[in-house]
Amino acid sequence: MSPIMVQKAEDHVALAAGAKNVPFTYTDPLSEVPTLSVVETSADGSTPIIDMEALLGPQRSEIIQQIGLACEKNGFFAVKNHGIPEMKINNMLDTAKQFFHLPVEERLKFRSADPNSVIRLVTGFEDKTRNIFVSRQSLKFHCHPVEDYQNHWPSNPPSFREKVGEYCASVRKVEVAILEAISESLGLERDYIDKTLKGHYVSINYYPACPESELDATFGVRTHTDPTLITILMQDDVPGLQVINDDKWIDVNPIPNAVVVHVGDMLQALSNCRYKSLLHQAIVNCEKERVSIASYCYPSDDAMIGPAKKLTDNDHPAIYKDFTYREFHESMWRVKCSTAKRLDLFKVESE
Ligand SMILES: O=C(O)CCC(=O)C(=O)O
Ligand SMILES: [Fe+2]
Repeated sequence: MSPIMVQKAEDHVALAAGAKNVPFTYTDPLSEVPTLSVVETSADGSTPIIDMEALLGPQRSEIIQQIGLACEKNGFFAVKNHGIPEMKINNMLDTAKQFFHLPVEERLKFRSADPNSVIRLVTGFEDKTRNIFVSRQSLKFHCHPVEDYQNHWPSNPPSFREKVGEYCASVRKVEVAILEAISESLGLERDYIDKTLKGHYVSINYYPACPESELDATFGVRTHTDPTLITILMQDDVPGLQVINDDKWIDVNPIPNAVVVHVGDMLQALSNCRYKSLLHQAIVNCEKERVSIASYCYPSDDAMIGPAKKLTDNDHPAIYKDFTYREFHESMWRVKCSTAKRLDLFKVESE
């Protein structure tokens, strides 16, 4: 083992020993997780790129069509000219790294096994069913409106609250604009999805370089879909994100200053499966640490998430019944499934 690996392994043990409770982990049946092995690098043109600036101009309807097509065919797209200043992005990524470079005791202050806690640190762990080590460490917290949550955030590094707050407020504007465009792409009123929206939850993901273990393989994050309406992912310049498109894994390499938007489970239900929740994972890099910032847009507890009535008719019967986000969220922890299969509980035929 190289010194880096020993250091990371100790780090992991220290984090685990400091835990008050056993961390929550998913235990999907193996059969639910695709085992495709071919990975293609996203060739030029295979990541749809949306120019958000053009959404505000005379080309709006054309861009909305492009967004609709990307959601339907790919389940993800990159967004450039989103309006988040480059400096705020760099500050966010730097602050994230500074936090994860702090001594382990400092980070452990945020450890919590309660998924409803306003902030919690989640650490790497062994997935015994697959004999793999999942190396992602993440700091997850609520952040909308920023002022309501900022006091719960780390005060170390000292710039954390300010820099992270600035990024979160900027990304919120992008979320709203994208959700409006997605609503329109489905032929719904502009604020149809937006008005179901509640919070905004951020996961700062940190992947140490080459955190090998004795197990069969090390993953950054295992294959999953996000239980969100959409997720907006900002990556640093180290590749790691992979998505399934056309039954193949493809690498979605970082595009400088662009964010990646994923379709989540709630949008799959609301669109009556026209847009499918994106299966994705992150791999680890042997030379470099990696940071990504995931902004999860999720509905308020009482929001109804059945298929929009306008999208169903005799030819397109509703696949899901109406359910609230609260019902989905409660079932999500019970079924312990990390893919959109967890929506099956809400299918019309299961009534
Ligand atoms: O780091 C990545 O590229 C993916 C992270 C992710 O999937 C998530 O936070 O839900
Ligand atoms: Fe994800």
